[in-house]
Amino acid sequence: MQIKSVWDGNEAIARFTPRPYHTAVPGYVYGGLLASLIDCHGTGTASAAAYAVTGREPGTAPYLRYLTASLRVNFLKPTPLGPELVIHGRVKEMAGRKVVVEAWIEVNGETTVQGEVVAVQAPDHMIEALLNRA
Ligand SMILES: CCCCCCCC(=O)SCCNC(=O)CCNC(=O)[C@H](O)C(C)(C)COP(=O)(O)OP(=O)(O)OC[C@H]1O[C@@H](n2cnc3c(N)ncnc32)[C@H](O)[C@@H]1OP(=O)(O)O
Repeated sequence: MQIKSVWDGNEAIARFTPRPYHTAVPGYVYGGLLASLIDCHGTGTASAAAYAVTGREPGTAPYLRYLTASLRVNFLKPTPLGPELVIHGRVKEMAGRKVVVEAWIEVNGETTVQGEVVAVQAPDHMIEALLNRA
């Protein structure tokens, strides 16, 4: 997705403008893409929140990255293709290695997708793999 999740101290925001090849029904965004945005932004929100509670700068070592354990998505309304999507993420619960994030997608000020991500802290060997990718 290459999205950037930005933490504002309370929630995380990301922005993404779908391309014409992200279409299922003409004029509307493919649901699988919307689920991926909730997934990516949900784990990014979990990571940002984990840095925030420990008072650390996001993205600094030792890295706090999260895997998706569970992903739930509700498509409330068709999402029009064309305008920028704003993806929101907010922490619902945080305990131990687990963070539950509620996330939603807004387009033209209207929420079209709502989801929940259960994120679990990634093990060191996966973070290594991420750092060593080409
Ligand atoms: C390196 C980061 C890269 C960015 C990732 C971007 C997002 C992704 O694409 S991730 C890829 C897709 N996800 C995966 O492949 C994950 C595969 N699953 C796993 O590796 C493991 O099952 C994993 C890590 C999620 C959990 O296993 P494990 O580390 O043994 O944790 P475990 O001790 O069982 O659970 C930790 C907590 O999470 C909870 N939990 C685990 N799975 C779930 C689930 N499916 N639903 C709800 N809660 C869950 C547990 O109940 C536990 O909670 P509590 O502490 O309250 O008892």
